[in-house]
Amino acid sequence: MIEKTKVLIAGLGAIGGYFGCKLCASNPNDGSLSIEFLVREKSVSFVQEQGLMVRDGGLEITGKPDDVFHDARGKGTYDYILICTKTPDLLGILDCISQSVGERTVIIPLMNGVQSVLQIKERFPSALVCYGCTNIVVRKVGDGAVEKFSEFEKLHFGIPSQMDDRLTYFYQLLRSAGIDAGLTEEIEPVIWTKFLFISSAAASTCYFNATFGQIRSNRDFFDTFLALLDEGIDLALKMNVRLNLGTKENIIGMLMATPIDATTSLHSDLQDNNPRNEMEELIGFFEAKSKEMGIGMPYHQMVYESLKKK
Ligand SMILES: NC(=O)C1=CN([C@@H]2O[C@H](COP(=O)(O)OP(=O)(O)OC[C@H]3O[C@@H](n4cnc5c(N)ncnc54)[C@H](OP(=O)(O)O)[C@@H]3O)[C@@H](O)[C@H]2O)C=CC1
Ligand SMILES: CC(C)(CO)C(=O)C(=O)O
Repeated sequence: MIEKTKVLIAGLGAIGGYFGCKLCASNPNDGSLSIEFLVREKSVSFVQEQGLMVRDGGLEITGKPDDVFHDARGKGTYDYILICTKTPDLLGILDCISQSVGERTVIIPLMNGVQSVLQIKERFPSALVCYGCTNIVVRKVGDGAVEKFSEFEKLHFGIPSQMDDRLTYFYQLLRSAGIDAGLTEEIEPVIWTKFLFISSAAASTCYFNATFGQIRSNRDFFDTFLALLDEGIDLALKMNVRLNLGTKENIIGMLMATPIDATTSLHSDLQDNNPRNEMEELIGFFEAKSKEMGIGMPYHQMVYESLKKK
């Protein structure tokens, strides 16, 4: 009998829908792999009937999940769980997967930010908890339907100074699904590079109510992005975070590669008055750390105070 690998995608929005659909689309359906989704109750029957869809330029990818549910009780434990919610929903989703985590479960959060891993480890001390992040621009356009706007796409994961057969197996699974995955023990600089990029981008797009293209082309906006980035890098170094040489140039390159008319999800959420947004994780983090460590971060303070008033 073939041993089945069970993967749970927890949260079916843009990120869960994109990577989940690609995994489903490449499932050999020979009983060796099951890709399942924990979703909001209102989405269950639609996704069960219609499946998943990703639109990428002129290309359309479709996928059929092996199971879709909103209550994971009775579903057993999983080999891999990808956490694909926004950060304010992390604790809620950890409650939902409390019976899905077994002795050999690998958990990979794909959220922006740097604090989720500690919270997951605290909750599930026996699980193998990775750091994870993605570089991509995708948005949910319907239940189980996602549109990709960036030309780039990268899913990074790993555990500092640790390798494990379970991780290399999952890496191969992702690659065979056509996902540009990166598995590394040098994950800390990768996670922080994405965090420093997205926090500076989120702060400047929200503060100026601007798209990526406007941040790049307006001198004042771009200088503010750079000032936020300098403050972030300075804080990271004072926190003894390991950053690679050339991190600043790499992050400026990331900004230059973003689609001209797109913006950050924090900016979209604030425009939509969505209270489940990631302002605390992406901007409040710096405000809190600057106070805790007694470091002046005037640009972060200016943005945080201004956004708090809105
Ligand atoms: N979109 C992007 O391009 C990128 C996003 N990221 C990061 O990835 C993370 C996910 O973002 P994204 O996919 O855009 O967010 P979305 O809001 O599109 O997706 C999150 C999904 O999780 C669902 N969810 C939350 N809690 C639960 C729960 N308890 N049970 C079931 N479903 C739940 C939400 O439902 P509901 O809407 O009903 O609350 C929503 O459908 C964020 O941290 C984001 O910053 C990183 C890189 C790029
Ligand atoms: C990369 C980017 C900007 C994609 O939407 C992102 O991570 C976010 O908006 O949170």
